[in-house]
Amino acid sequence: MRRAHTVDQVRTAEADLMARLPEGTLMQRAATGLAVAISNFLGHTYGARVVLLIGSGDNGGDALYAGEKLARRGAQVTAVLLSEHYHQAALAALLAAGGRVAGSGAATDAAGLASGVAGEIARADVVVDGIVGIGGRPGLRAEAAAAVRVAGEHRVPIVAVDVPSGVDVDSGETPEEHVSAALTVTFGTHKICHLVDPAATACGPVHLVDIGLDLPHAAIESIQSADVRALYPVPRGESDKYSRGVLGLMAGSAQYPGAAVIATSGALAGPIGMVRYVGPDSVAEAVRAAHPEIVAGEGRVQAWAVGSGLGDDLDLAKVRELLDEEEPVLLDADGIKALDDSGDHDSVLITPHAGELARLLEVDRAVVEAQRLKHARLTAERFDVTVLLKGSTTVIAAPSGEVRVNTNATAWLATAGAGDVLAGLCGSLLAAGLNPLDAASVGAYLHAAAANLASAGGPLTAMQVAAKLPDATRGLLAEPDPAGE
Ligand SMILES: NC(=O)C1=CN([C@@H]2O[C@H](COP(=O)(O)OP(=O)(O)OC[C@H]3O[C@@H](n4cnc5c(N)ncnc54)[C@H](O)[C@@H]3O)[C@@H](O)[C@H]2O)[C@@H](O)CC1
Ligand SMILES: [K+]
Repeated sequence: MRRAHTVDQVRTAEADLMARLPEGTLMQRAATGLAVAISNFLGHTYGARVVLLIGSGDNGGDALYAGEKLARRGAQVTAVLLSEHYHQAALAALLAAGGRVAGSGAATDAAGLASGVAGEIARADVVVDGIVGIGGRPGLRAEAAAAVRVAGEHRVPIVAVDVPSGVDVDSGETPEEHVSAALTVTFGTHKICHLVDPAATACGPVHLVDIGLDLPHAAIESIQSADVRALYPVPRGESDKYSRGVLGLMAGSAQYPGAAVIATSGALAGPIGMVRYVGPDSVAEAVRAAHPEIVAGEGRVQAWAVGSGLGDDLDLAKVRELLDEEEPVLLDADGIKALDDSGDHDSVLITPHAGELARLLEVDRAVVEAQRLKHARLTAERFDVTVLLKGSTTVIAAPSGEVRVNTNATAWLATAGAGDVLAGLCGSLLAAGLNPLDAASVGAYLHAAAANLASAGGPLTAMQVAAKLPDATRGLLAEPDPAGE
Protein backbone atom coordinates (compact mmCIF):
# COMPACT_ATOMS: atom_id res chain seq x y z
CA MET A 1 0.00 0.00 0.00
CA ARG A 2 1.11 3.55 -0.59
CA ARG A 3 0.43 5.29 2.69
CA ALA A 4 -0.67 8.85 3.39
CA HIS A 5 -0.46 10.49 6.81
CA THR A 6 -2.04 13.52 8.39
CA VAL A 7 -0.12 16.72 9.12
CA ASP A 8 -0.20 15.92 12.84
CA GLN A 9 1.21 12.45 12.27
CA VAL A 10 4.01 13.89 10.11
CA ARG A 11 4.85 16.62 12.62
CA THR A 12 5.09 14.09 15.46
CA ALA A 13 7.31 11.76 13.43
CA GLU A 14 9.50 14.69 12.36
CA ALA A 15 9.87 15.92 15.94
CA ASP A 16 10.89 12.42 17.14
CA LEU A 17 13.51 12.12 14.43
CA MET A 18 14.78 15.70 14.74
CA ALA A 19 15.43 15.17 18.44
CA ARG A 20 17.91 12.45 17.52
CA LEU A 21 19.71 14.26 14.69
CA PRO A 22 21.92 17.37 14.40
CA GLU A 23 19.88 20.50 13.72
CA GLY A 24 18.97 21.06 10.10
CA THR A 25 19.60 17.46 9.01
CA LEU A 26 16.03 16.81 7.89
CA MET A 27 15.81 19.99 5.89
CA GLN A 28 19.09 19.11 4.15
CA ARG A 29 17.74 15.66 3.30
CA ALA A 30 14.56 17.21 1.94
CA ALA A 31 16.44 19.89 -0.04
CA THR A 32 18.88 17.39 -1.54
CA GLY A 33 16.03 15.16 -2.73
CA LEU A 34 14.20 18.20 -4.05
CA ALA A 35 17.24 19.48 -6.00
CA VAL A 36 17.76 16.07 -7.61
CA ALA A 37 14.07 15.87 -8.55
CA ILE A 38 14.15 19.36 -10.10
CA SER A 39 17.30 18.46 -12.09
CA ASN A 40 15.65 15.29 -13.35
CA PHE A 41 12.50 17.20 -14.20
CA LEU A 42 14.47 19.76 -16.24
CA GLY A 43 16.77 17.19 -17.82
CA HIS A 44 19.68 19.59 -17.34
CA THR A 45 20.94 21.88 -14.58
CA TYR A 46 23.80 23.98 -15.95
CA GLY A 47 22.38 27.26 -17.27
CA ALA A 48 18.79 26.36 -16.32
CA ARG A 49 16.69 29.34 -15.14
CA VAL A 50 15.06 28.50 -11.82
CA VAL A 51 12.73 30.88 -9.96
CA LEU A 52 11.93 30.09 -6.33
CA LEU A 53 8.69 31.41 -4.78
CA ILE A 54 9.51 31.71 -1.09
CA GLY A 55 7.07 31.92 1.80
CA SER A 56 7.75 32.47 5.49
CA GLY A 57 8.28 28.93 6.74
CA ASP A 58 10.40 25.83 6.36
CA ASN A 59 8.76 25.03 3.03
CA GLY A 60 10.56 28.11 1.70
CA GLY A 61 13.70 26.89 3.50
CA ASP A 62 13.57 23.63 1.56
CA ALA A 63 13.22 25.53 -1.70
CA LEU A 64 16.09 27.93 -0.89
CA TYR A 65 18.50 25.13 0.06
CA ALA A 66 17.51 23.18 -3.08
CA GLY A 67 18.17 26.41 -5.02
CA GLU A 68 21.61 26.62 -3.42
CA LYS A 69 22.43 23.08 -4.60
CA LEU A 70 21.20 23.83 -8.13
CA ALA A 71 23.16 27.10 -8.23
CA ARG A 72 26.34 25.21 -7.26
CA ARG A 73 25.75 23.01 -10.30
CA GLY A 74 25.48 26.01 -12.62
CA ALA A 75 21.76 26.87 -12.57
CA GLN A 76 20.72 30.55 -12.60
CA VAL A 77 18.61 30.66 -9.46
CA THR A 78 16.43 33.62 -8.48
CA ALA A 79 14.43 33.81 -5.26
CA VAL A 80 11.18 35.79 -5.00
CA LEU A 81 10.54 36.59 -1.34
CA LEU A 82 6.77 36.70 -0.79
CA SER A 83 6.88 37.50 2.91
CA GLU A 84 8.93 39.75 5.20
CA HIS A 85 9.94 36.60 7.03
CA TYR A 86 11.94 33.83 5.42
CA HIS A 87 14.48 31.16 6.35
CA GLN A 88 17.53 33.42 6.71
CA ALA A 89 20.24 30.77 6.83
CA ALA A 90 18.83 29.13 3.71
CA LEU A 91 18.74 32.46 1.82
CA ALA A 92 22.33 33.19 2.89
CA ALA A 93 23.34 29.77 1.55
CA LEU A 94 21.64 30.49 -1.79
CA LEU A 95 23.33 33.90 -2.12
CA ALA A 96 26.72 32.40 -1.25
CA ALA A 97 26.23 29.87 -4.05
CA GLY A 98 25.62 32.66 -6.60
CA GLY A 99 21.80 32.86 -6.41
CA ARG A 100 19.96 36.20 -6.49
CA VAL A 101 16.86 37.82 -5.03
CA ALA A 102 14.44 39.37 -7.54
CA GLY A 103 12.23 42.41 -7.07
CA SER A 104 13.55 43.77 -3.82
CA GLY A 105 12.60 47.36 -4.78
CA ALA A 106 9.35 49.01 -3.65
CA ALA A 107 7.83 49.53 -7.15
CA THR A 108 5.16 47.08 -8.29
CA ASP A 109 4.00 46.13 -11.78
CA ALA A 110 0.51 45.67 -13.23
CA ALA A 111 0.28 42.13 -11.81
CA GLY A 112 0.95 43.48 -8.30
CA LEU A 113 4.46 41.99 -8.22
CA ALA A 114 7.69 43.83 -7.42
CA SER A 115 9.09 45.16 -10.68
CA GLY A 116 11.16 42.64 -12.58
CA VAL A 117 9.58 39.63 -10.92
CA ALA A 118 7.01 38.89 -13.64
CA GLY A 119 9.76 38.98 -16.28
CA GLU A 120 11.93 36.56 -14.26
CA ILE A 121 9.02 34.16 -13.94
CA ALA A 122 8.08 34.44 -17.61
CA ARG A 123 11.65 33.57 -18.68
CA ALA A 124 12.12 30.71 -16.20
CA ASP A 125 12.50 27.06 -17.16
CA VAL A 126 10.85 26.07 -13.90
CA VAL A 127 9.18 27.79 -10.95
CA VAL A 128 9.60 26.16 -7.54
CA ASP A 129 6.64 26.58 -5.19
CA GLY A 130 8.08 27.04 -1.70
CA ILE A 131 5.20 29.28 -0.63
CA VAL A 132 3.69 27.03 2.03
CA GLY A 133 3.88 23.36 2.92
CA ILE A 134 2.10 21.40 5.62
CA GLY A 135 1.91 24.56 7.76
CA GLY A 136 -0.21 26.37 5.18
CA ARG A 137 -3.86 27.28 5.27
CA PRO A 138 -5.91 26.89 2.06
CA GLY A 139 -5.63 29.75 -0.41
CA LEU A 140 -2.89 32.02 -1.72
CA ARG A 141 -2.15 35.59 -0.68
CA ALA A 142 -2.39 38.23 -3.42
CA GLU A 143 1.29 38.40 -4.37
CA ALA A 144 1.73 34.61 -4.37
CA ALA A 145 -1.42 34.23 -6.44
CA ALA A 146 -0.14 36.83 -8.93
CA ALA A 147 3.22 35.05 -9.28
CA VAL A 148 1.49 31.71 -9.84
CA ARG A 149 -0.78 33.27 -12.45
CA VAL A 150 2.20 34.72 -14.38
CA ALA A 151 3.78 31.25 -14.46
CA GLY A 152 0.52 29.84 -15.80
CA GLU A 153 0.16 32.51 -18.47
CA HIS A 154 3.68 31.80 -19.74
CA ARG A 155 3.30 28.04 -19.43
CA VAL A 156 6.23 27.78 -17.04
CA PRO A 157 5.93 24.47 -15.17
CA ILE A 158 5.74 24.58 -11.39
CA VAL A 159 7.42 22.05 -9.12
CA ALA A 160 5.63 22.10 -5.76
CA VAL A 161 7.65 21.59 -2.60
CA ASP A 162 5.88 19.06 -0.37
CA VAL A 163 2.36 20.12 -1.44
CA PRO A 164 0.93 22.54 -4.03
CA SER A 165 0.46 25.69 -1.96
CA GLY A 166 -3.14 26.65 -1.29
CA VAL A 167 -4.67 23.15 -1.13
CA ASP A 168 -6.09 21.73 2.09
CA VAL A 169 -3.46 19.15 3.02
CA ASP A 170 -5.51 16.86 5.30
CA SER A 171 -8.69 16.66 3.23
CA GLY A 172 -7.65 17.00 -0.41
CA GLU A 173 -10.12 19.87 -0.76
CA THR A 174 -9.34 23.03 -2.74
CA PRO A 175 -11.75 25.64 -1.44
CA GLU A 176 -9.57 28.53 -2.60
CA GLU A 177 -6.93 29.51 -5.13
CA HIS A 178 -3.98 27.09 -5.23
CA VAL A 179 -0.96 26.05 -7.24
CA SER A 180 -1.39 23.46 -10.00
CA ALA A 181 1.92 21.67 -10.23
CA ALA A 182 3.64 19.72 -13.00
CA LEU A 183 5.41 17.73 -10.27
CA THR A 184 5.16 17.61 -6.49
CA VAL A 185 8.18 16.54 -4.46
CA THR A 186 7.19 15.43 -0.98
CA PHE A 187 9.10 14.23 2.04
CA GLY A 188 8.84 11.30 4.45
CA THR A 189 5.39 10.08 3.40
CA HIS A 190 2.48 11.02 1.19
CA LYS A 191 -0.04 13.48 2.57
CA ILE A 192 -3.77 13.08 2.03
CA CYS A 193 -3.88 15.86 -0.60
CA HIS A 194 -1.56 13.78 -2.80
CA LEU A 195 -4.13 11.02 -3.09
CA VAL A 196 -7.58 12.62 -2.85
CA ASP A 197 -9.13 14.83 -5.51
CA PRO A 198 -9.49 17.64 -6.30
CA ALA A 199 -6.09 18.35 -4.68
CA ALA A 200 -4.49 15.17 -6.09
CA THR A 201 -4.97 16.49 -9.62
CA ALA A 202 -3.28 19.76 -8.61
CA CYS A 203 -0.20 17.78 -7.48
CA GLY A 204 0.64 16.26 -10.87
CA PRO A 205 2.92 13.25 -10.44
CA VAL A 206 4.16 12.96 -6.86
CA HIS A 207 7.78 12.09 -6.08
CA LEU A 208 8.48 10.88 -2.55
CA VAL A 209 11.86 11.62 -0.93
CA ASP A 210 12.69 9.36 2.01
CA ILE A 211 13.95 11.41 4.96
CA GLY A 212 13.92 8.52 7.44
CA LEU A 213 10.65 9.17 9.31
CA ASP A 214 9.24 6.42 11.51
CA LEU A 215 5.50 6.64 10.88
CA PRO A 216 2.40 5.21 12.56
CA HIS A 217 -0.60 3.49 10.94
CA ALA A 218 -1.63 5.48 7.85
CA ALA A 219 -4.74 7.65 7.74
CA ILE A 220 -5.42 6.53 4.19
CA GLU A 221 -3.84 4.07 1.81
CA SER A 222 -3.63 3.77 -1.93
CA ILE A 223 -3.73 0.24 -3.28
CA GLN A 224 -0.79 -0.84 -5.44
CA SER A 225 -0.38 -3.73 -7.87
CA ALA A 226 1.37 -5.91 -5.27
CA ASP A 227 -1.62 -5.51 -2.92
CA VAL A 228 -4.05 -6.52 -5.64
CA ARG A 229 -1.91 -9.54 -6.46
CA ALA A 230 -1.85 -10.59 -2.80
CA LEU A 231 -5.63 -10.21 -2.42
CA TYR A 232 -6.92 -11.59 -5.72
CA PRO A 233 -8.86 -14.86 -5.22
CA VAL A 234 -6.97 -17.14 -7.64
CA PRO A 235 -8.76 -20.49 -8.08
CA ARG A 236 -7.00 -23.53 -6.65
CA GLY A 237 -6.68 -27.02 -8.12
CA GLU A 238 -9.73 -28.30 -6.24
CA SER A 239 -11.94 -25.29 -7.11
CA ASP A 240 -15.16 -25.80 -9.08
CA LYS A 241 -17.63 -23.28 -10.45
CA TYR A 242 -19.58 -23.20 -7.17
CA SER A 243 -16.62 -22.98 -4.81
CA ARG A 244 -15.13 -20.13 -6.88
CA GLY A 245 -18.28 -18.19 -6.04
CA VAL A 246 -21.66 -17.54 -7.62
CA LEU A 247 -22.93 -13.99 -8.01
CA GLY A 248 -26.62 -13.14 -8.11
CA LEU A 249 -27.08 -10.17 -10.42
CA MET A 250 -30.19 -8.06 -10.27
CA ALA A 251 -29.65 -5.37 -12.90
CA GLY A 252 -31.12 -3.93 -16.06
CA SER A 253 -34.71 -3.23 -16.99
CA ALA A 254 -36.84 -2.82 -20.10
CA GLN A 255 -35.69 0.81 -19.96
CA TYR A 256 -31.96 -0.04 -19.58
CA PRO A 257 -31.39 -3.63 -20.77
CA GLY A 258 -27.77 -2.83 -21.69
CA ALA A 259 -26.82 -2.30 -18.04
CA ALA A 260 -27.51 -5.97 -17.32
CA VAL A 261 -25.40 -7.10 -20.27
CA ILE A 262 -22.53 -4.80 -19.29
CA ALA A 263 -22.62 -5.64 -15.56
CA THR A 264 -22.59 -9.34 -16.48
CA SER A 265 -19.47 -8.73 -18.59
CA GLY A 266 -17.76 -7.21 -15.56
CA ALA A 267 -18.88 -10.06 -13.28
CA LEU A 268 -17.79 -12.83 -15.65
CA ALA A 269 -14.39 -11.16 -16.05
CA GLY A 270 -13.88 -11.41 -12.28
CA PRO A 271 -12.86 -14.41 -10.21
CA ILE A 272 -16.23 -16.18 -9.81
CA GLY A 273 -17.39 -19.40 -11.44
CA MET A 274 -20.96 -18.44 -12.31
CA VAL A 275 -23.50 -15.59 -12.62
CA ARG A 276 -27.19 -16.09 -11.86
CA TYR A 277 -29.20 -13.35 -13.55
CA VAL A 278 -32.48 -12.31 -11.92
CA GLY A 279 -34.69 -9.91 -13.87
CA PRO A 280 -37.39 -9.54 -16.54
CA ASP A 281 -37.46 -12.29 -19.19
CA SER A 282 -36.79 -9.89 -22.05
CA VAL A 283 -33.64 -8.63 -20.32
CA ALA A 284 -32.57 -12.15 -19.37
CA GLU A 285 -32.81 -13.01 -23.08
CA ALA A 286 -30.54 -10.09 -23.98
CA VAL A 287 -28.04 -11.12 -21.29
CA ARG A 288 -28.10 -14.74 -22.45
CA ALA A 289 -27.60 -13.67 -26.07
CA ALA A 290 -24.47 -11.76 -25.13
CA HIS A 291 -23.30 -14.22 -22.45
CA PRO A 292 -24.50 -17.79 -23.01
CA GLU A 293 -22.61 -18.74 -19.81
CA ILE A 294 -25.17 -17.19 -17.45
CA VAL A 295 -27.93 -19.02 -15.59
CA ALA A 296 -31.24 -17.15 -15.39
CA GLY A 297 -33.35 -17.32 -12.25
CA GLU A 298 -32.75 -17.49 -8.53
CA GLY A 299 -30.65 -20.11 -6.77
CA ARG A 300 -27.89 -20.29 -4.20
CA VAL A 301 -25.39 -17.41 -4.46
CA GLN A 302 -22.46 -16.16 -2.36
CA ALA A 303 -23.16 -12.47 -3.00
CA TRP A 304 -25.57 -10.14 -4.76
CA ALA A 305 -24.95 -7.18 -7.04
CA VAL A 306 -28.08 -5.10 -7.30
CA GLY A 307 -29.07 -1.90 -9.00
CA SER A 308 -27.24 -1.09 -12.23
CA GLY A 309 -29.86 0.08 -14.73
CA LEU A 310 -32.86 -1.01 -12.64
CA GLY A 311 -34.47 2.40 -13.04
CA ASP A 312 -38.14 2.27 -12.09
CA ASP A 313 -38.04 -1.54 -11.86
CA LEU A 314 -36.35 -1.29 -8.46
CA ASP A 315 -38.26 -3.54 -6.06
CA LEU A 316 -37.38 -1.90 -2.75
CA ALA A 317 -38.96 -4.59 -0.59
CA LYS A 318 -37.08 -7.35 -2.41
CA VAL A 319 -33.75 -5.54 -2.13
CA ARG A 320 -34.32 -4.90 1.57
CA GLU A 321 -34.98 -8.62 2.03
CA LEU A 322 -31.60 -9.33 0.45
CA LEU A 323 -29.97 -6.84 2.81
CA ASP A 324 -31.37 -8.83 5.74
CA GLU A 325 -29.80 -12.05 4.47
CA GLU A 326 -26.27 -13.13 5.33
CA GLU A 327 -24.77 -12.89 1.85
CA PRO A 328 -22.85 -9.74 1.07
CA VAL A 329 -24.70 -7.27 -1.17
CA LEU A 330 -23.36 -4.65 -3.55
CA LEU A 331 -25.78 -1.80 -4.20
CA ASP A 332 -25.20 0.30 -7.30
CA ALA A 333 -27.13 3.17 -8.88
CA ASP A 334 -30.87 2.96 -8.03
CA GLY A 335 -30.21 0.02 -5.71
CA ILE A 336 -28.61 2.47 -3.27
CA LYS A 337 -32.09 3.84 -2.56
CA ALA A 338 -32.78 0.64 -0.57
CA LEU A 339 -30.22 1.58 2.07
CA ASP A 340 -31.35 3.08 5.35
CA ASP A 341 -29.29 4.18 8.31
CA SER A 342 -30.69 1.67 10.77
CA GLY A 343 -29.35 -1.84 10.92
CA ASP A 344 -26.14 -3.66 10.35
CA HIS A 345 -24.67 -3.23 6.87
CA ASP A 346 -21.09 -4.21 7.39
CA SER A 347 -21.27 -6.79 4.58
CA VAL A 348 -22.78 -4.23 2.19
CA LEU A 349 -20.80 -2.30 -0.42
CA ILE A 350 -22.32 0.68 -2.22
CA THR A 351 -20.80 2.11 -5.41
CA PRO A 352 -22.26 5.59 -5.95
CA HIS A 353 -20.96 8.40 -8.08
CA ALA A 354 -21.03 11.87 -6.51
CA GLY A 355 -24.62 12.52 -7.64
CA GLU A 356 -25.94 9.28 -6.14
CA LEU A 357 -24.10 9.86 -2.89
CA ALA A 358 -25.45 13.41 -2.77
CA ARG A 359 -28.98 12.02 -3.17
CA LEU A 360 -28.45 9.53 -0.33
CA LEU A 361 -27.10 12.25 1.95
CA GLU A 362 -29.58 14.87 0.73
CA VAL A 363 -26.88 17.41 -0.12
CA ASP A 364 -25.80 19.09 -3.37
CA ARG A 365 -23.66 17.11 -5.76
CA ALA A 366 -21.12 19.94 -5.88
CA VAL A 367 -20.62 19.63 -2.13
CA VAL A 368 -19.76 15.93 -2.46
CA GLU A 369 -17.43 16.66 -5.40
CA ALA A 370 -15.58 19.30 -3.39
CA GLN A 371 -15.34 17.20 -0.20
CA ARG A 372 -15.05 13.63 -1.41
CA LEU A 373 -13.13 12.15 1.51
CA LYS A 374 -15.36 13.77 4.09
CA HIS A 375 -18.59 12.52 2.51
CA ALA A 376 -17.31 9.00 1.85
CA ARG A 377 -16.25 8.70 5.50
CA LEU A 378 -19.45 10.21 6.81
CA THR A 379 -21.59 7.78 4.77
CA ALA A 380 -19.57 4.76 5.91
CA GLU A 381 -20.08 5.79 9.50
CA ARG A 382 -23.74 6.82 9.30
CA PHE A 383 -24.95 3.80 7.27
CA ASP A 384 -22.46 1.26 8.64
CA VAL A 385 -21.57 0.41 5.05
CA THR A 386 -18.50 0.32 2.82
CA VAL A 387 -18.62 3.12 0.27
CA LEU A 388 -16.83 3.19 -3.07
CA LEU A 389 -17.20 6.77 -4.29
CA LYS A 390 -16.47 6.82 -8.01
CA GLY A 391 -14.57 9.66 -9.65
CA SER A 392 -11.19 10.62 -11.06
CA THR A 393 -9.71 9.27 -7.85
CA THR A 394 -11.90 6.61 -6.27
CA VAL A 395 -12.35 6.92 -2.51
CA ILE A 396 -13.28 3.77 -0.58
CA ALA A 397 -14.31 4.17 3.07
CA ALA A 398 -15.18 1.31 5.41
CA PRO A 399 -17.23 1.51 8.63
CA SER A 400 -14.01 0.62 10.54
CA GLY A 401 -12.67 4.06 9.55
CA GLU A 402 -10.21 2.59 7.05
CA VAL A 403 -9.92 4.54 3.80
CA ARG A 404 -8.31 3.48 0.54
CA VAL A 405 -8.04 5.39 -2.69
CA ASN A 406 -7.40 4.35 -6.23
CA THR A 407 -5.53 6.87 -8.32
CA ASN A 408 -4.65 4.97 -11.50
CA ALA A 409 -7.80 5.66 -13.56
CA THR A 410 -7.80 7.38 -16.93
CA ALA A 411 -10.27 10.23 -17.51
CA TRP A 412 -11.49 8.30 -20.60
CA LEU A 413 -13.22 5.96 -18.14
CA ALA A 414 -15.94 8.57 -17.57
CA THR A 415 -18.23 6.88 -20.09
CA ALA A 416 -21.70 5.31 -20.06
CA GLY A 417 -21.74 1.79 -18.65
CA ALA A 418 -18.30 1.93 -17.02
CA GLY A 419 -19.97 1.90 -13.59
CA ASP A 420 -21.95 -1.22 -14.53
CA VAL A 421 -18.69 -3.04 -15.33
CA LEU A 422 -17.29 -1.97 -11.96
CA ALA A 423 -20.41 -3.13 -10.11
CA GLY A 424 -20.28 -6.53 -11.80
CA LEU A 425 -16.58 -6.90 -11.08
CA CYS A 426 -16.80 -5.83 -7.42
CA GLY A 427 -19.81 -8.12 -6.96
CA SER A 428 -17.77 -10.95 -8.42
CA LEU A 429 -14.95 -10.25 -5.97
CA LEU A 430 -17.43 -10.23 -3.06
CA ALA A 431 -18.90 -13.56 -4.20
CA ALA A 432 -15.37 -14.98 -4.39
CA GLY A 433 -14.95 -14.22 -0.69
CA LEU A 434 -13.24 -10.82 -0.39
CA ASN A 435 -14.59 -8.48 2.28
CA PRO A 436 -16.26 -5.29 1.00
CA LEU A 437 -13.16 -3.10 1.53
CA ASP A 438 -10.86 -5.50 -0.34
CA ALA A 439 -13.44 -6.23 -3.05
CA ALA A 440 -13.89 -2.51 -3.68
CA SER A 441 -10.13 -1.83 -3.67
CA VAL A 442 -9.22 -4.70 -5.98
CA GLY A 443 -12.21 -3.94 -8.22
CA ALA A 444 -11.37 -0.25 -8.55
CA TYR A 445 -7.73 -1.00 -9.30
CA LEU A 446 -8.40 -3.66 -11.96
CA HIS A 447 -11.22 -1.66 -13.54
CA ALA A 448 -8.81 1.26 -13.98
CA ALA A 449 -6.00 -1.01 -15.19
CA ALA A 450 -8.32 -2.53 -17.82
CA ALA A 451 -9.46 0.94 -18.84
CA ASN A 452 -5.85 2.01 -19.31
CA LEU A 453 -5.29 -0.98 -21.62
CA ALA A 454 -8.54 -0.31 -23.51
CA SER A 455 -7.81 3.38 -23.84
CA ALA A 456 -4.09 3.44 -24.67
CA GLY A 457 -4.52 7.22 -24.67
CA GLY A 458 -7.78 7.33 -26.63
CA PRO A 459 -11.53 6.80 -26.23
CA LEU A 460 -13.02 3.56 -24.97
CA THR A 461 -16.38 1.89 -24.38
CA ALA A 462 -17.56 0.12 -21.25
CA MET A 463 -17.65 -3.23 -23.07
CA GLN A 464 -14.03 -2.72 -24.17
CA VAL A 465 -13.07 -2.16 -20.53
CA ALA A 466 -14.78 -5.43 -19.55
CA ALA A 467 -13.06 -7.18 -22.44
CA LYS A 468 -9.65 -6.00 -21.19
CA LEU A 469 -10.23 -7.13 -17.59
CA PRO A 470 -8.82 -10.64 -18.13
CA ASP A 471 -5.65 -9.17 -19.72
CA ALA A 472 -5.27 -6.63 -16.92
CA THR A 473 -5.71 -9.37 -14.31
CA ARG A 474 -3.36 -11.76 -16.08
CA GLY A 475 -0.68 -9.09 -16.42
CA LEU A 476 -0.95 -8.17 -12.80
CA LEU A 477 -0.88 -11.74 -11.47
CA ALA A 478 2.22 -12.44 -13.58
CA GLU A 479 4.15 -9.35 -12.40
CA PRO A 480 7.10 -9.93 -10.09
CA ASP A 481 6.75 -8.23 -6.69
CA PRO A 482 8.68 -4.94 -6.80
CA ALA A 483 10.87 -4.37 -3.76
CA GLY A 484 9.42 -2.07 -1.13
CA GLU A 485 5.74 -2.20 -2.07
N1 LIG B 1 9.55 19.94 10.15
C1 LIG B 1 10.53 19.27 9.54
O1 LIG B 1 11.28 18.53 10.12
C2 LIG B 1 10.68 19.34 8.12
C3 LIG B 1 9.91 20.24 7.40
N2 LIG B 1 10.05 20.34 6.11
C4 LIG B 1 9.38 21.40 5.36
O2 LIG B 1 8.74 22.30 6.22
C5 LIG B 1 7.40 22.48 5.82
C6 LIG B 1 6.56 22.91 6.97
O3 LIG B 1 7.13 24.12 7.40
P1 LIG B 1 6.44 25.12 8.39
O4 LIG B 1 5.90 24.39 9.54
O5 LIG B 1 7.45 26.17 8.68
O6 LIG B 1 5.22 25.69 7.61
P2 LIG B 1 5.04 26.21 6.12
O7 LIG B 1 6.31 26.57 5.48
O8 LIG B 1 4.17 25.24 5.44
O9 LIG B 1 4.17 27.54 6.37
C7 LIG B 1 4.74 28.56 7.13
C8 LIG B 1 3.85 29.66 7.51
O10 LIG B 1 3.18 30.22 6.41
C9 LIG B 1 2.10 31.01 6.88
N3 LIG B 1 0.92 30.70 6.10
C10 LIG B 1 -0.06 29.82 6.36
N4 LIG B 1 -0.94 29.76 5.36
C11 LIG B 1 -0.51 30.63 4.44
C12 LIG B 1 -0.99 30.99 3.17
N5 LIG B 1 -2.10 30.45 2.66
N6 LIG B 1 -0.29 31.90 2.45
C13 LIG B 1 0.82 32.43 2.94
N7 LIG B 1 1.33 32.11 4.16
C14 LIG B 1 0.68 31.24 4.89
C15 LIG B 1 1.91 30.69 8.33
O11 LIG B 1 2.40 31.72 9.09
C16 LIG B 1 2.71 29.38 8.47
O12 LIG B 1 3.18 29.20 9.75
C17 LIG B 1 7.04 21.17 5.20
O13 LIG B 1 5.94 21.25 4.33
C18 LIG B 1 8.31 20.82 4.47
O14 LIG B 1 8.37 21.52 3.23
C19 LIG B 1 11.13 19.62 5.42
O15 LIG B 1 12.24 20.47 5.46
C20 LIG B 1 11.43 18.32 6.07
C21 LIG B 1 11.69 18.46 7.49
K1 LIG C 1 4.56 24.34 -1.52
